Amino acid sequence: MTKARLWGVVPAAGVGQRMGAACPKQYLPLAGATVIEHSVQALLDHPRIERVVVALQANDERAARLPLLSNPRVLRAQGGAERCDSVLSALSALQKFAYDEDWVLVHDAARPCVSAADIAALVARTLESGLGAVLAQPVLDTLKQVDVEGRVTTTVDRQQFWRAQTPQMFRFAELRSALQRALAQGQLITDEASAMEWAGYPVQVVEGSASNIKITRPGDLELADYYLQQIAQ
Ligand SMILES: Nc1ccn([C@@H]2O[C@H](COP(=O)(O)OP(=O)(O)OP(=O)(O)O)[C@@H](O)[C@H]2O)c(=O)n1
Ligand SMILES: C[C@](O)(CO)[C@H](O)COP(=O)(O)O
Repeated sequence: MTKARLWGVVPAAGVGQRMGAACPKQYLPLAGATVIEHSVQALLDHPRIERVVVALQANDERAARLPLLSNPRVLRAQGGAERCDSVLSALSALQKFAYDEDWVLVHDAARPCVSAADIAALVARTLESGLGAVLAQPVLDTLKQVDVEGRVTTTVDRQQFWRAQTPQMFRFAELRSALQRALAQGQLITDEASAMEWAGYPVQVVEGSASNIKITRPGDLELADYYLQQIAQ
């Protein structure tokens, strides 16, 4: 039997509304590059990832100006209205290369600080177990459930809660089918794991680093700059 191969997908077609910047946040400058270049490069640096498909907005002129996105190992796909639509579009572009049993790592363009060690840990655990996995962080604060009026209804057991990060790694055909079916059924899909859970697959967490933040709001960029300096040392 041939060895399953690894592929990358980077959804990068968001508008960055919460960031409120003059351009989508993935094109903001960060530590000598742009946010998206750090995120794509992190996948390209993994020795087993063959190619990375980046889902972009239609006619994205900023992407056209980034040499990294013209790297022969980078493919482009047109993104969709929601993150999950962008991921599905990238998976469709992969179809002529990937076998059903291959693995795909989906990584937000907006998470530029993921470390090589975290990606290696995710890949190792997934390949060892044969089960899909996501990087995640255990919740460290006391967790409150709050009603619509802002009143605490209860304190929940934080040990049961983890914050999902990316990359998230699943088998190519299983992920594509789970996303297609979940969307057709009108499910709310905010990450790949939610489609896989809905489809009945086991999903495991691999503890990632707190530095793997998602650039979401103003202020996150300074923090990302700090983390990238720490990682580089
Ligand atoms: N239609 C979409 C929406 C989001 N994304 C990507 O999914 C990742 C995580 O999404 P998020 O942080 O929510 O990004 P935005 O949708 O751009 O942010 P906002 O919700 O503030 O507009 C980002 O890399 C973003 O570019 C995408 O590819 N296609
Ligand atoms: C995929 C994700 O990064 C996991 O935390 C997240 O779901 C991205 O999107 P969101 O729109 O900020 O929920």
